[in-house]
Amino acid sequence: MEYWAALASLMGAFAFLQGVVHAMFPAELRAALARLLGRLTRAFSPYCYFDVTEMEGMSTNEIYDAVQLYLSSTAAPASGARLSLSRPLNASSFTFGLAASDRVVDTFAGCAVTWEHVVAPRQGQGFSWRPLPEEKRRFTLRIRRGDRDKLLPAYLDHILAAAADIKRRSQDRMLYTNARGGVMDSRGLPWDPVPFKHPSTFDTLAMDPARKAAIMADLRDFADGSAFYERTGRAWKRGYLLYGPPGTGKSSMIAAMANFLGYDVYDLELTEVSSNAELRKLLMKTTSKSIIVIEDIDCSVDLTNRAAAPPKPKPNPRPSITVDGAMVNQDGGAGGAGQSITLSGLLNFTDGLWSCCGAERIFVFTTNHIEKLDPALLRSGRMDMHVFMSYCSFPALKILLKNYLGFQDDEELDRLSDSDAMRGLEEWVDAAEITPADVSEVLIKNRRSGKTEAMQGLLDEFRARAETRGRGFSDGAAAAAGNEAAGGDGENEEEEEEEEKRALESPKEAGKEQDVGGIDSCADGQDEEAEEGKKQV
Ligand SMILES: Nc1ncnc2c1ncn2[C@@H]1O[C@H](COP(=O)(O)OP(=O)(O)OP(=O)(O)O)[C@@H](O)[C@H]1O
Ligand SMILES: [Mg+2]
Repeated sequence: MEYWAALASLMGAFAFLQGVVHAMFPAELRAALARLLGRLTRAFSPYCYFDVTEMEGMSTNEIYDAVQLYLSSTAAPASGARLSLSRPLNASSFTFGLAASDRVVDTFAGCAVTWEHVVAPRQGQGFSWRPLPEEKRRFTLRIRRGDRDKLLPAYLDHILAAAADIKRRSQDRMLYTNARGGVMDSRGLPWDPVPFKHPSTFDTLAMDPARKAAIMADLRDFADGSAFYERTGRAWKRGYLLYGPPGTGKSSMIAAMANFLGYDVYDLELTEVSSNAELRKLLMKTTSKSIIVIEDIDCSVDLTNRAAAPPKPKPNPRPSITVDGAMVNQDGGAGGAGQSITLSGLLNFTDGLWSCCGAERIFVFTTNHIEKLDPALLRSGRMDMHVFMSYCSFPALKILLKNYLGFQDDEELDRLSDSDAMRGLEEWVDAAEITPADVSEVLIKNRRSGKTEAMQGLLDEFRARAETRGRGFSDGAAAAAGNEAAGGDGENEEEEEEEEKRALESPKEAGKEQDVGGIDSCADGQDEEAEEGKKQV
């Protein structure tokens, strides 16, 4: 009883004292005292703290979003930390975030830092045009005082770069086209964007595994080569020329490159570009980390010397490129300045000062007829890597079989290597000279009939094609023999001529030669340059 009486009188005394303090010290003074106390505590604390609030005035704070993204994938949550799940707009994958009041520990440059996610109810909404969130959210960064100079601002730069990278990878690629013929949209952009959802990857791309690995390594070196390009004073860009017969996977390769690097794709339609100046404008409006593609470059522009061989008039004039750089229209007449693109305009596009107005860009040209391209386009340093996309080889065929017939893994496929169908495919695939696109078609047609039957169907197709080619060959030989019987002489000469002709006509033969030397087949010591680049990276 006495105890309770003593406690009651103590509380009464405390309330009295509080009343005296309140009466003696006005509210402002009390707040100032509290601030001073806080400052004193902080002055003696071994840590310093930084708040990253969700809202900066009325607008959202970009750093808050970046920190959230960064922490969700990079830093290790402390044991028991709760993660929130979200899917950003346009994204195809989920990201994890730190839930309220949880902490994560991160290390940077050898220093440990702690992030805490603080969520508190908002006091009063007040007036605003835009409703504010009901909760105030912020991340608080705690670092040791001694580490401050080491961490700031490098750590924040690191977070922003990492977050941008995560965002790019989690969002779908964009494909931009210049189909509006130079007309700008309301924001002054000449490119039309659409989500790029091409499913092709290097896993699904059918080509020789060693060449594929070399291209992937080259791309990786390029993407990680920021320091290398800076050190060597080279513009951070790379050119690839993909060439080969139709249906061998050139466009699929571009999609695989974009998916591999997480880059956007700019599909440049040269026939829609009317002048060099417009070409330059298009280039200036591309972003970093992108692949700029000109497909079928031999078809979309005319690379012959117009002055030497004027073309026949065409109903729809298209831009032409002259070797000497003169402005000449497709219809043969000399155009005024700004009327057409020139070869030098295109070369400047990939190679000149303007090409360096952004970083980390890849140029890809494709063609079915490399022999039609002007040597100036192929010379050393312009297109760093020439990649020949050939007819289907046996290793490439195995990738297609895996893709289309649902083999679980390489082992399952290898177990069939002694089967008649597989041995037949290996024996006939080269002779059939079939493109991966045609193989895919046959496999799609037969995919319901079971693996062995589908392979047998493919083998029948290979044999039929090889026989047709063989018949064509023997018909040619018979015709040659007929000519000879009709009074010709020099049988060996004619046979040799036939041989040469076949070798020229068959890209496969050419491909075999390229394969021996690998994917780099550039003239003028380009191999050495590319090799050199790779070695230094
Ligand atoms: N190397 C390959 N690996 C996997 N699939 C391929 C390959 N080549 C072709 N295909 C299949 O064939 C189709 C056509 O291929 P793609 O468009 O990539 O050929 P291309 O070489 O660009 O042809 P073109 O020269 O006519 O533009 C693709 O949709 C793909 O399914
Ligand atoms: Mg294509």
